[in-house]
Amino acid sequence: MTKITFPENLKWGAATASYQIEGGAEEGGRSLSIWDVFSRTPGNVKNGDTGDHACNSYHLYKEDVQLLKNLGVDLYRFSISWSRVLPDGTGELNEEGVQYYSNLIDELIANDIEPMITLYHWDLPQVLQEKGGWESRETAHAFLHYAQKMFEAYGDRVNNWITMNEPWCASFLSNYLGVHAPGKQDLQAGVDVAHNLMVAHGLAVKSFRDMIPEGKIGYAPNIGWLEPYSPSEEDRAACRRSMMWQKEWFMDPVFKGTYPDTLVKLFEKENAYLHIEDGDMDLISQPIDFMGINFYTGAIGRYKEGEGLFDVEEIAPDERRTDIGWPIYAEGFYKALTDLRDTYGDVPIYITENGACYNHEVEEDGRVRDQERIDYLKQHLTSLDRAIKAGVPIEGYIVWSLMDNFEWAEGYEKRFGVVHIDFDTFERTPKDSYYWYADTVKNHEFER
Ligand SMILES: CCOCCOc1ccc(-c2cn(C[C@@H]3NC[C@@H](O)[C@H]3O)nn2)cc1
Repeated sequence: MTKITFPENLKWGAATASYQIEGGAEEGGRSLSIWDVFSRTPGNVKNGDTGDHACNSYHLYKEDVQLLKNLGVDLYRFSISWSRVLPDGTGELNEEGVQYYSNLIDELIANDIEPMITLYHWDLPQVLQEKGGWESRETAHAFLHYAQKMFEAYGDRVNNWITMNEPWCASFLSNYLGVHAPGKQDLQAGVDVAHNLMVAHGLAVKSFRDMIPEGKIGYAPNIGWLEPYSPSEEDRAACRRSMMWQKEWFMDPVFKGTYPDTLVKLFEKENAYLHIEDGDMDLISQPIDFMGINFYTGAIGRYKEGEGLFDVEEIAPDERRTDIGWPIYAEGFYKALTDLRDTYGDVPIYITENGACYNHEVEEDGRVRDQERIDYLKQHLTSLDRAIKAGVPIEGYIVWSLMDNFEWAEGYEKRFGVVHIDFDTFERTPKDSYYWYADTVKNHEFER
Protein backbone atom coordinates (compact mmCIF):
# COMPACT_ATOMS: atom_id res chain seq x y z
CA MET A 1 0.00 0.00 0.00
CA THR A 2 1.12 3.59 -0.66
CA LYS A 3 1.01 6.00 2.27
CA ILE A 4 0.48 9.74 1.73
CA THR A 5 1.76 11.63 4.78
CA PHE A 6 1.17 15.33 5.49
CA PRO A 7 3.18 17.80 7.63
CA GLU A 8 2.14 17.74 11.30
CA ASN A 9 1.49 21.51 11.16
CA LEU A 10 -0.98 21.31 8.25
CA LYS A 11 -4.37 22.48 9.54
CA TRP A 12 -7.50 20.50 8.64
CA GLY A 13 -11.02 21.86 8.41
CA ALA A 14 -14.51 21.70 7.02
CA ALA A 15 -16.56 24.48 5.46
CA THR A 16 -20.13 25.70 5.07
CA ALA A 17 -21.87 28.99 4.26
CA SER A 18 -24.77 30.83 5.88
CA TYR A 19 -27.40 30.78 3.14
CA GLN A 20 -26.59 27.16 2.31
CA ILE A 21 -27.07 25.68 5.81
CA GLU A 22 -28.82 28.03 8.26
CA GLY A 23 -32.48 28.23 7.29
CA GLY A 24 -34.33 30.49 9.71
CA ALA A 25 -34.60 32.84 6.74
CA GLU A 26 -37.15 35.06 8.46
CA GLU A 27 -36.33 34.26 12.09
CA GLY A 28 -34.38 36.22 14.66
CA GLY A 29 -34.69 39.53 12.88
CA ARG A 30 -32.99 38.44 9.65
CA SER A 31 -34.03 40.37 6.55
CA LEU A 32 -34.06 38.96 3.02
CA SER A 33 -30.88 38.55 1.00
CA ILE A 34 -30.54 38.50 -2.79
CA TRP A 35 -30.46 34.71 -2.59
CA ASP A 36 -33.87 34.62 -0.82
CA VAL A 37 -35.31 36.74 -3.64
CA PHE A 38 -33.48 34.82 -6.40
CA SER A 39 -34.36 31.33 -5.10
CA ARG A 40 -38.01 32.27 -4.48
CA THR A 41 -38.29 33.43 -8.11
CA PRO A 42 -39.63 30.47 -10.12
CA GLY A 43 -37.19 28.97 -12.62
CA ASN A 44 -33.97 30.11 -10.95
CA VAL A 45 -33.27 27.09 -8.74
CA LYS A 46 -33.76 23.40 -9.52
CA ASN A 47 -36.94 21.88 -8.06
CA GLY A 48 -37.93 25.37 -6.81
CA ASP A 49 -35.65 24.86 -3.79
CA THR A 50 -34.92 27.82 -1.48
CA GLY A 51 -32.74 28.42 1.59
CA ASP A 52 -35.83 29.03 3.75
CA HIS A 53 -35.01 25.98 5.93
CA ALA A 54 -31.78 24.54 4.45
CA CYS A 55 -30.09 22.30 7.06
CA ASN A 56 -31.78 24.14 9.95
CA SER A 57 -28.36 24.97 11.36
CA TYR A 58 -29.86 28.14 12.80
CA HIS A 59 -31.39 25.80 15.39
CA LEU A 60 -29.05 22.80 15.15
CA TYR A 61 -25.61 24.46 15.30
CA LYS A 62 -24.68 22.57 18.48
CA GLU A 63 -25.18 19.27 16.62
CA ASP A 64 -23.01 20.64 13.82
CA VAL A 65 -20.24 21.47 16.29
CA GLN A 66 -20.36 17.94 17.70
CA LEU A 67 -19.99 16.58 14.15
CA LEU A 68 -16.94 18.83 13.73
CA LYS A 69 -15.51 17.73 17.08
CA ASN A 70 -15.88 14.05 16.17
CA LEU A 71 -14.33 14.80 12.79
CA GLY A 72 -11.31 16.03 14.74
CA VAL A 73 -10.75 19.13 12.59
CA ASP A 74 -8.71 22.14 13.69
CA LEU A 75 -10.85 24.71 11.81
CA TYR A 76 -14.48 25.37 10.92
CA ARG A 77 -14.96 27.79 8.05
CA PHE A 78 -18.44 29.33 8.10
CA SER A 79 -19.94 32.56 6.79
CA ILE A 80 -22.01 35.25 8.39
CA SER A 81 -25.40 36.21 6.98
CA TRP A 82 -24.98 39.96 6.52
CA SER A 83 -28.77 40.46 6.55
CA ARG A 84 -29.06 38.52 9.81
CA VAL A 85 -26.72 40.87 11.71
CA LEU A 86 -27.55 44.08 9.78
CA PRO A 87 -31.13 43.73 8.46
CA ASP A 88 -30.93 47.23 6.97
CA GLY A 89 -27.63 46.34 5.31
CA THR A 90 -26.00 49.07 7.37
CA GLY A 91 -26.85 51.12 10.48
CA GLU A 92 -27.56 49.34 13.74
CA LEU A 93 -26.88 45.71 14.57
CA ASN A 94 -29.64 43.15 15.12
CA GLU A 95 -28.48 41.83 18.51
CA GLU A 96 -30.34 38.51 18.06
CA GLY A 97 -28.38 37.87 14.88
CA VAL A 98 -25.09 38.85 16.49
CA GLN A 99 -25.86 36.54 19.41
CA TYR A 100 -26.40 33.54 17.08
CA TYR A 101 -22.85 33.75 15.74
CA SER A 102 -21.46 34.54 19.18
CA ASN A 103 -23.04 31.34 20.48
CA LEU A 104 -21.64 29.37 17.53
CA ILE A 105 -18.15 30.79 18.08
CA ASP A 106 -18.25 30.01 21.81
CA GLU A 107 -19.45 26.46 21.07
CA LEU A 108 -16.57 25.96 18.62
CA ILE A 109 -13.95 27.28 21.03
CA ALA A 110 -15.38 25.16 23.86
CA ASN A 111 -14.73 22.15 21.58
CA ASP A 112 -11.19 23.23 20.62
CA ILE A 113 -12.16 24.19 17.09
CA GLU A 114 -10.82 27.42 15.55
CA PRO A 115 -13.49 29.56 13.83
CA MET A 116 -12.64 30.91 10.35
CA ILE A 117 -15.20 33.53 9.30
CA THR A 118 -16.11 34.35 5.70
CA LEU A 119 -17.68 37.79 5.67
CA TYR A 120 -19.20 37.65 2.18
CA HIS A 121 -20.46 34.34 0.84
CA TRP A 122 -22.90 35.81 -1.72
CA ASP A 123 -25.96 36.61 0.44
CA LEU A 124 -26.06 40.42 0.01
CA PRO A 125 -28.93 42.10 1.92
CA GLN A 126 -31.76 42.73 -0.53
CA VAL A 127 -32.13 46.29 0.79
CA LEU A 128 -28.65 47.03 -0.59
CA GLN A 129 -29.43 45.34 -3.90
CA GLU A 130 -32.38 47.71 -4.22
CA LYS A 131 -29.92 50.62 -3.85
CA GLY A 132 -27.74 49.32 -6.69
CA GLY A 133 -26.10 46.28 -5.12
CA TRP A 134 -22.46 45.57 -5.90
CA GLU A 135 -22.70 47.59 -9.12
CA SER A 136 -22.72 50.60 -6.83
CA ARG A 137 -19.55 51.64 -5.05
CA GLU A 138 -21.68 52.54 -2.05
CA THR A 139 -22.05 48.82 -1.35
CA ALA A 140 -18.29 48.56 -0.85
CA HIS A 141 -18.61 51.17 1.90
CA ALA A 142 -21.62 49.35 3.38
CA PHE A 143 -19.45 46.20 3.40
CA LEU A 144 -16.75 48.08 5.34
CA HIS A 145 -19.33 49.08 7.98
CA TYR A 146 -20.50 45.44 8.19
CA ALA A 147 -16.93 44.12 8.41
CA GLN A 148 -16.00 46.60 11.15
CA LYS A 149 -19.07 45.63 13.17
CA MET A 150 -18.07 41.96 12.85
CA PHE A 151 -14.45 42.67 13.79
CA GLU A 152 -15.77 44.49 16.90
CA ALA A 153 -18.20 41.72 17.79
CA TYR A 154 -15.97 38.66 17.25
CA GLY A 155 -12.38 39.89 16.94
CA ASP A 156 -11.72 38.92 20.55
CA ARG A 157 -12.29 35.22 19.70
CA VAL A 158 -11.78 34.84 15.94
CA ASN A 159 -8.31 35.12 14.39
CA ASN A 160 -8.93 33.89 10.84
CA TRP A 161 -11.01 36.02 8.50
CA ILE A 162 -11.91 35.84 4.81
CA THR A 163 -13.35 38.91 3.12
CA MET A 164 -14.80 37.52 -0.13
CA ASN A 165 -15.71 34.02 -1.27
CA GLU A 166 -15.22 33.27 -4.96
CA PRO A 167 -15.50 36.86 -6.30
CA TRP A 168 -15.69 35.41 -9.84
CA CYS A 169 -18.96 33.64 -8.92
CA ALA A 170 -20.28 36.72 -7.04
CA SER A 171 -19.55 38.97 -10.05
CA PHE A 172 -19.43 37.26 -13.47
CA LEU A 173 -21.41 34.06 -12.76
CA SER A 174 -24.09 36.24 -11.11
CA ASN A 175 -24.17 39.38 -13.26
CA TYR A 176 -22.90 38.29 -16.71
CA LEU A 177 -23.76 34.59 -16.99
CA GLY A 178 -26.91 35.06 -14.92
CA VAL A 179 -26.64 31.66 -13.20
CA HIS A 180 -26.48 32.99 -9.60
CA ALA A 181 -28.18 35.88 -7.78
CA PRO A 182 -29.13 38.52 -8.80
CA GLY A 183 -29.24 36.76 -12.21
CA LYS A 184 -28.15 39.61 -14.51
CA GLN A 185 -26.64 39.03 -17.96
CA ASP A 186 -24.55 42.15 -18.48
CA LEU A 187 -20.77 42.10 -18.87
CA GLN A 188 -20.38 45.71 -17.75
CA ALA A 189 -22.30 44.86 -14.58
CA GLY A 190 -19.98 41.90 -14.04
CA VAL A 191 -16.88 44.08 -14.42
CA ASP A 192 -18.27 46.76 -12.08
CA VAL A 193 -19.32 44.20 -9.45
CA ALA A 194 -15.94 42.45 -9.61
CA HIS A 195 -14.09 45.73 -9.05
CA ASN A 196 -16.37 46.88 -6.22
CA LEU A 197 -15.98 43.50 -4.49
CA MET A 198 -12.21 43.98 -4.60
CA VAL A 199 -12.47 47.59 -3.36
CA ALA A 200 -14.61 46.26 -0.49
CA HIS A 201 -11.94 43.63 0.19
CA GLY A 202 -9.26 46.34 0.36
CA LEU A 203 -11.31 48.59 2.64
CA ALA A 204 -11.88 45.69 5.06
CA VAL A 205 -8.21 44.62 5.06
CA LYS A 206 -7.11 48.21 5.81
CA SER A 207 -9.49 48.49 8.75
CA PHE A 208 -8.66 44.96 9.97
CA ARG A 209 -5.02 45.95 10.45
CA ASP A 210 -6.09 48.59 12.98
CA MET A 211 -8.88 46.61 14.65
CA ILE A 212 -7.38 43.09 14.93
CA PRO A 213 -3.60 43.61 14.61
CA GLU A 214 -2.80 40.02 15.64
CA GLY A 215 -5.40 38.45 13.32
CA LYS A 216 -5.00 36.87 9.87
CA ILE A 217 -7.05 37.97 6.87
CA GLY A 218 -7.34 36.83 3.28
CA TYR A 219 -9.86 36.16 0.54
CA ALA A 220 -10.92 32.99 -1.30
CA PRO A 221 -10.93 33.07 -5.12
CA ASN A 222 -11.93 29.96 -7.05
CA ILE A 223 -9.76 28.56 -9.81
CA GLY A 224 -9.79 25.58 -12.16
CA TRP A 225 -7.03 24.28 -14.42
CA LEU A 226 -6.98 24.16 -18.22
CA GLU A 227 -4.17 22.02 -19.65
CA PRO A 228 -3.25 22.93 -23.26
CA TYR A 229 -4.41 20.23 -25.71
CA SER A 230 -1.13 20.64 -27.59
CA PRO A 231 2.10 22.62 -27.07
CA SER A 232 0.95 24.99 -29.83
CA GLU A 233 0.98 28.67 -28.87
CA GLU A 234 -2.68 28.83 -29.99
CA ASP A 235 -3.75 26.24 -27.42
CA ARG A 236 -1.47 27.56 -24.68
CA ALA A 237 -2.68 31.16 -25.16
CA ALA A 238 -6.33 30.03 -25.23
CA CYS A 239 -5.88 28.24 -21.88
CA ARG A 240 -4.08 31.23 -20.35
CA ARG A 241 -6.84 33.61 -21.52
CA SER A 242 -9.62 31.46 -20.09
CA MET A 243 -7.89 30.88 -16.74
CA MET A 244 -7.11 34.61 -16.51
CA TRP A 245 -10.80 35.31 -15.89
CA GLN A 246 -10.69 33.61 -12.47
CA LYS A 247 -6.94 33.79 -11.73
CA GLU A 248 -5.25 37.02 -12.84
CA TRP A 249 -8.45 39.10 -12.88
CA PHE A 250 -8.85 38.56 -9.13
CA MET A 251 -5.21 37.95 -8.11
CA ASP A 252 -3.16 40.50 -10.06
CA PRO A 253 -5.03 43.42 -8.39
CA VAL A 254 -4.21 41.97 -4.94
CA PHE A 255 -0.63 40.86 -5.55
CA LYS A 256 0.47 43.27 -8.33
CA GLY A 257 -1.91 46.23 -8.01
CA THR A 258 -2.95 45.91 -11.67
CA TYR A 259 -5.52 44.20 -13.88
CA PRO A 260 -4.31 41.85 -16.66
CA ASP A 261 -4.15 43.97 -19.82
CA THR A 262 -5.12 41.07 -22.13
CA LEU A 263 -8.50 40.78 -20.41
CA VAL A 264 -8.97 44.54 -19.96
CA LYS A 265 -8.69 44.89 -23.75
CA LEU A 266 -10.87 41.83 -24.41
CA PHE A 267 -13.62 43.25 -22.19
CA GLU A 268 -13.27 46.69 -23.81
CA LYS A 269 -13.88 45.05 -27.18
CA GLU A 270 -17.17 43.87 -25.66
CA ASN A 271 -17.86 47.45 -24.47
CA ALA A 272 -17.24 46.63 -20.84
CA TYR A 273 -14.90 49.03 -19.05
CA LEU A 274 -13.15 49.17 -15.69
CA HIS A 275 -14.14 52.15 -13.53
CA ILE A 276 -11.08 52.52 -11.32
CA GLU A 277 -10.91 55.50 -8.98
CA ASP A 278 -7.75 57.09 -7.60
CA GLY A 279 -6.24 54.95 -4.88
CA ASP A 280 -8.30 51.86 -5.65
CA MET A 281 -5.40 49.66 -6.73
CA ASP A 282 -3.27 50.66 -3.71
CA LEU A 283 -6.25 49.81 -1.50
CA ILE A 284 -6.88 46.42 -3.17
CA SER A 285 -3.21 45.43 -3.16
CA GLN A 286 -2.72 45.80 0.58
CA PRO A 287 -0.76 42.81 1.87
CA ILE A 288 -2.88 39.89 3.04
CA ASP A 289 -1.89 37.00 5.31
CA PHE A 290 -3.11 34.13 3.12
CA MET A 291 -5.01 33.36 -0.05
CA GLY A 292 -7.84 30.85 0.12
CA ILE A 293 -8.11 28.64 -2.96
CA ASN A 294 -11.33 26.87 -3.94
CA PHE A 295 -10.67 24.07 -6.47
CA TYR A 296 -13.12 21.51 -7.83
CA THR A 297 -12.38 20.60 -11.41
CA GLY A 298 -10.42 21.23 -14.62
CA ALA A 299 -10.14 20.20 -18.25
CA ILE A 300 -7.99 20.13 -21.38
CA GLY A 301 -8.26 23.39 -23.33
CA ARG A 302 -8.04 23.74 -27.12
CA TYR A 303 -8.18 26.89 -29.28
CA LYS A 304 -11.49 27.11 -31.14
CA GLU A 305 -12.35 30.36 -32.89
CA GLY A 306 -15.67 31.83 -31.79
CA GLU A 307 -16.05 29.51 -28.79
CA GLY A 308 -17.24 31.59 -25.82
CA LEU A 309 -15.48 34.73 -24.63
CA PHE A 310 -11.96 33.30 -25.06
CA ASP A 311 -12.02 31.11 -28.21
CA VAL A 312 -11.33 27.98 -26.19
CA GLU A 313 -13.17 24.66 -26.00
CA GLU A 314 -12.89 22.52 -22.88
CA ILE A 315 -12.34 18.77 -23.28
CA ALA A 316 -12.77 16.51 -20.26
CA PRO A 317 -9.56 14.62 -19.32
CA ASP A 318 -11.55 11.36 -19.25
CA GLU A 319 -15.08 9.97 -18.90
CA ARG A 320 -15.27 10.33 -15.11
CA ARG A 321 -17.79 12.89 -13.86
CA THR A 322 -19.07 13.75 -10.38
CA ASP A 323 -22.84 13.90 -9.92
CA ILE A 324 -22.88 17.60 -10.78
CA GLY A 325 -21.33 16.75 -14.15
CA TRP A 326 -17.84 18.14 -13.47
CA PRO A 327 -14.77 16.26 -14.75
CA ILE A 328 -12.31 14.94 -12.16
CA TYR A 329 -8.82 16.37 -12.68
CA ALA A 330 -6.62 15.97 -9.62
CA GLU A 331 -3.48 16.52 -11.75
CA GLY A 332 -4.95 19.94 -12.53
CA PHE A 333 -5.06 20.70 -8.78
CA TYR A 334 -1.32 20.09 -8.53
CA LYS A 335 -0.65 22.18 -11.64
CA ALA A 336 -2.90 25.03 -10.48
CA LEU A 337 -1.13 25.22 -7.10
CA THR A 338 2.42 25.15 -8.48
CA ASP A 339 1.36 27.67 -11.14
CA LEU A 340 0.12 30.04 -8.39
CA ARG A 341 3.48 29.81 -6.64
CA ASP A 342 5.30 30.42 -9.93
CA THR A 343 3.08 33.47 -10.64
CA TYR A 344 2.72 35.10 -7.22
CA GLY A 345 5.57 33.67 -5.16
CA ASP A 346 5.29 32.27 -1.65
CA VAL A 347 1.85 33.54 -0.74
CA PRO A 348 0.57 31.30 2.10
CA ILE A 349 -2.40 29.29 0.80
CA TYR A 350 -5.34 27.64 2.54
CA ILE A 351 -7.35 25.25 0.42
CA THR A 352 -10.62 26.81 1.55
CA GLU A 353 -12.80 24.52 -0.58
CA ASN A 354 -12.23 21.18 -2.28
CA GLY A 355 -14.72 18.38 -2.53
CA ALA A 356 -17.06 16.44 -4.78
CA CYS A 357 -20.75 16.14 -5.51
CA TYR A 358 -22.07 12.59 -5.10
CA ASN A 359 -25.78 12.21 -4.34
CA HIS A 360 -25.78 9.06 -2.21
CA GLU A 361 -28.65 8.39 0.19
CA VAL A 362 -28.72 6.61 3.56
CA GLU A 363 -29.10 2.83 3.07
CA GLU A 364 -31.15 0.34 5.11
CA ASP A 365 -28.25 -0.32 7.47
CA GLY A 366 -27.78 3.41 8.14
CA ARG A 367 -24.62 3.77 6.10
CA VAL A 368 -23.94 6.17 3.23
CA ARG A 369 -21.49 4.37 0.98
CA ASP A 370 -19.80 7.31 -0.82
CA GLN A 371 -16.58 5.56 -1.90
CA GLU A 372 -16.46 7.86 -4.97
CA ARG A 373 -16.06 10.88 -2.68
CA ILE A 374 -13.29 9.10 -0.75
CA ASP A 375 -11.55 8.35 -4.05
CA TYR A 376 -11.90 12.01 -5.15
CA LEU A 377 -10.44 13.23 -1.84
CA LYS A 378 -7.57 10.71 -2.01
CA GLN A 379 -6.69 11.86 -5.52
CA HIS A 380 -6.82 15.56 -4.66
CA LEU A 381 -5.02 15.19 -1.32
CA THR A 382 -2.27 13.31 -3.16
CA SER A 383 -1.98 16.32 -5.51
CA LEU A 384 -1.94 18.58 -2.46
CA ASP A 385 0.91 16.56 -0.94
CA ARG A 386 2.80 16.79 -4.24
CA ALA A 387 2.35 20.59 -4.23
CA ILE A 388 3.52 20.81 -0.61
CA LYS A 389 6.61 18.74 -1.49
CA ALA A 390 7.16 21.04 -4.50
CA GLY A 391 7.42 23.91 -2.02
CA VAL A 392 3.97 25.47 -2.30
CA PRO A 393 3.27 27.04 1.14
CA ILE A 394 -0.01 25.30 2.00
CA GLU A 395 -1.30 26.26 5.47
CA GLY A 396 -4.40 24.11 5.58
CA TYR A 397 -7.00 21.99 3.80
CA ILE A 398 -10.70 22.63 4.33
CA VAL A 399 -13.14 20.17 2.77
CA TRP A 400 -16.31 21.37 1.05
CA SER A 401 -18.54 20.59 2.71
CA LEU A 402 -19.20 19.47 6.29
CA MET A 403 -22.77 18.67 5.27
CA ASP A 404 -25.05 18.40 2.23
CA ASN A 405 -26.61 21.80 1.72
CA PHE A 406 -28.27 24.25 -0.68
CA GLU A 407 -25.98 24.09 -3.74
CA TRP A 408 -27.17 27.42 -5.19
CA ALA A 409 -28.94 27.09 -8.56
CA GLU A 410 -28.71 23.28 -8.24
CA GLY A 411 -30.73 23.28 -5.01
CA TYR A 412 -30.54 20.36 -2.53
CA GLU A 413 -30.26 17.60 -5.12
CA LYS A 414 -26.52 18.11 -5.46
CA ARG A 415 -24.79 16.81 -2.33
CA PHE A 416 -21.22 17.87 -1.40
CA GLY A 417 -21.24 16.92 2.28
CA VAL A 418 -19.30 14.33 4.25
CA VAL A 419 -22.47 14.30 6.37
CA HIS A 420 -25.79 13.38 4.75
CA ILE A 421 -28.75 15.65 5.49
CA ASP A 422 -32.37 14.51 5.36
CA PHE A 423 -33.92 17.81 4.27
CA ASP A 424 -37.33 16.81 5.65
CA THR A 425 -36.24 15.81 9.14
CA PHE A 426 -32.82 17.56 9.20
CA GLU A 427 -31.33 14.30 10.48
CA ARG A 428 -27.57 14.26 10.08
CA THR A 429 -25.87 10.98 9.03
CA PRO A 430 -22.07 10.83 8.74
CA LYS A 431 -21.09 9.21 5.42
CA ASP A 432 -18.26 6.73 4.90
CA SER A 433 -16.19 9.72 3.73
CA TYR A 434 -16.74 11.39 7.13
CA TYR A 435 -15.05 8.49 8.91
CA TRP A 436 -12.32 8.29 6.29
CA TYR A 437 -11.64 12.05 6.59
CA ALA A 438 -11.60 11.80 10.44
CA ASP A 439 -8.92 9.08 10.24
CA THR A 440 -6.90 11.13 7.76
CA VAL A 441 -7.10 14.24 9.97
CA LYS A 442 -6.16 12.21 13.08
CA ASN A 443 -3.22 10.42 11.45
CA HIS A 444 -2.16 13.18 9.06
CA GLU A 445 -1.93 10.46 6.46
CA PHE A 446 -3.93 7.96 4.44
CA GLU A 447 -3.28 4.85 2.37
CA ARG A 448 -4.05 4.76 -1.35
C1 LIG B 1 -23.09 29.15 -18.24
C2 LIG B 1 -21.93 28.55 -17.51
O1 LIG B 1 -22.26 28.39 -16.13
C3 LIG B 1 -22.25 27.06 -15.71
C4 LIG B 1 -22.23 27.03 -14.19
O2 LIG B 1 -21.02 27.68 -13.72
C5 LIG B 1 -20.65 27.43 -12.44
C6 LIG B 1 -19.32 27.62 -12.12
C7 LIG B 1 -18.89 27.38 -10.82
C8 LIG B 1 -19.81 26.92 -9.88
C9 LIG B 1 -19.33 26.62 -8.54
C10 LIG B 1 -20.04 26.00 -7.53
N1 LIG B 1 -19.14 25.86 -6.53
C11 LIG B 1 -19.35 25.18 -5.25
C12 LIG B 1 -19.59 26.31 -4.28
N2 LIG B 1 -18.35 27.09 -4.03
C13 LIG B 1 -18.76 27.93 -2.90
C14 LIG B 1 -19.64 27.06 -2.05
O3 LIG B 1 -20.77 27.81 -1.72
C15 LIG B 1 -20.03 25.86 -2.93
O4 LIG B 1 -21.41 25.62 -2.87
N3 LIG B 1 -17.98 26.39 -6.88
N4 LIG B 1 -18.08 26.84 -8.12
C16 LIG B 1 -21.15 26.75 -10.21
C17 LIG B 1 -21.57 27.00 -11.50
